[in-house]
Amino acid sequence: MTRYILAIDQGTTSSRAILFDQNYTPVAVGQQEFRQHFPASGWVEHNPEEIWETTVATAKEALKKAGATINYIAGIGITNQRETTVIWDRETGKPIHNAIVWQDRRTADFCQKLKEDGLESQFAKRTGLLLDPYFSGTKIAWLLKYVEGAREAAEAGKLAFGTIDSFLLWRLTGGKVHATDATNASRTLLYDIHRNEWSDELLDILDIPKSLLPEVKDCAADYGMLDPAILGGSTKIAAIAGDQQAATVGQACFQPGMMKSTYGTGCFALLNTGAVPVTSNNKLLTTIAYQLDGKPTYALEGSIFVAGAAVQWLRDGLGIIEHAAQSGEFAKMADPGQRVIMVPAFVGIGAPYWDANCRGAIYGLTRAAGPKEFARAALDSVCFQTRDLLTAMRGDFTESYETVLRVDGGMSASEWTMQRLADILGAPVDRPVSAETTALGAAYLAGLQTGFYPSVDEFSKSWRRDRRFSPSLSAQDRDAAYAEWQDAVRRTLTNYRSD
Ligand SMILES: Nc1ncnc2c1ncn2[C@@H]1O[C@H](COP(=O)(O)OP(=O)(O)O)[C@@H](O)[C@H]1O
Ligand SMILES: O=P(O)(O)OC[C@H](O)CO
Repeated sequence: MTRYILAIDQGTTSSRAILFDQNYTPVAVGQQEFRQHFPASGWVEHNPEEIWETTVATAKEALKKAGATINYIAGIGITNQRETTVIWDRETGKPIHNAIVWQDRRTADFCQKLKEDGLESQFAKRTGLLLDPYFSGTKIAWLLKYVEGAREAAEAGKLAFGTIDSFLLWRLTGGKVHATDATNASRTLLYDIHRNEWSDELLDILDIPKSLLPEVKDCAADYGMLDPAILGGSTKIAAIAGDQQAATVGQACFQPGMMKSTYGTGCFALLNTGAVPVTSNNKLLTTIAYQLDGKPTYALEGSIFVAGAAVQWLRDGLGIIEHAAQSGEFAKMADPGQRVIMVPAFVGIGAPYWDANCRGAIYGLTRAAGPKEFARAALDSVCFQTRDLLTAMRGDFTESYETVLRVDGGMSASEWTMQRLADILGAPVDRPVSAETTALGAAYLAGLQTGFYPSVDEFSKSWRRDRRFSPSLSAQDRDAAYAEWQDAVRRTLTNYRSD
């Protein structure tokens, strides 16, 4: 019988399910978007029931498209939007509130207060993260404070917390397994990435009962069996990884110095730094890239909140393009004499600046600036932000390595943007043949666990380049363009400086 791995890729804007065959080829895809809720300025929520329903529906869709049943599935790998926080009732399985999404800024003041209390270094030392509303910890504290009865129920051990992977796992196993993997745990602001355990000290500071937390496992591990009531049969749930970490695996970045950057709604660049965590002096995150056989491999991560979202804004907010791909066509035709710079800090600005209250700005407007120059400025901003990250990475990780960026995500389809990226970085940009790197990473981990796929080394050899974009801009032009961006960011941060 043909056998597959089922990868569940639960993202920020859609749920996807993909069946991979023995050759790592995606043979069937199910995909459904779900609603984004914006109940107040800077707040972003998802309905966990919709996340669940779209996950199940897309798994059924993918099976149907492949003409398969669950009996064809050797194992399931889960990958997910990270940090997004759900708390549910252990008895009923019902969430006590909508999921608070990673982009949500409602805990900005709380984070500021913790910083003023001098606690940031304590969090950074243990978790490798910074005090920013992006991470789960302060979102959990918010739910316990503001959802009626939540604190008492949590103290009584009646509630469970999870990032989306844990919530899905709980549902997929019929409420039997409450677990997560080390990569998702490393995004909560509660997990000690050096000792590989939840930090009692940080739980105390945020006043979060430990009984809420899931068990932390390797990325490839025994996560229990699928409840037969869901897809009409059972199989092993064999892997979990946060989506950016799964993409790191899918891009086969297994050696220190290897780096990938995923361009979806936001952009997340991860540099493998090996078995020893590297502390950033440049406001990057130290995070777990993957954990196999109890051994974590660490990464430096740069997180940019707005990448493809800037293109969405051109399309849905300004209405100056009809579809995402048009942004590249416009950028190509933009007047080189116009120097429009966009700082797309729509939801604050992430690495390496980290200002939750900053908002976006556009500079250099003349009467001749129009849709084409706006499109170029939006795409340019993604390239400049990536250069910010790589500059910070070079400062933090000084071991010698060749800077080659492996790219993926929806925006990596844009030839103009990828060429511009290579030009602005002054380094090659490699786009793989496989466009499904995140799901592939989750599938590979599940296949590794179940024996469906071979070793890491064999998998690495299967990575294939679709195209290399080589830098073609002179160093002088590259640096001049980047200096304009740096100046624009400086002005924007000054305008909105919150402290
Ligand atoms: N050809 C393109 N040029 C520029 N941006 C693109 C292109 N195709 C898709 N995008 C952008 O990529 C994003 C979708 O990528 P995807 O990886 O599916 O994101 P996510 O997983 O965050 O939902 C959208 O924000 C879209 O605007
Ligand atoms: O769902 P994506 O692809 O936008 O990724 C979101 C990240 O995991 C947030 O940290």
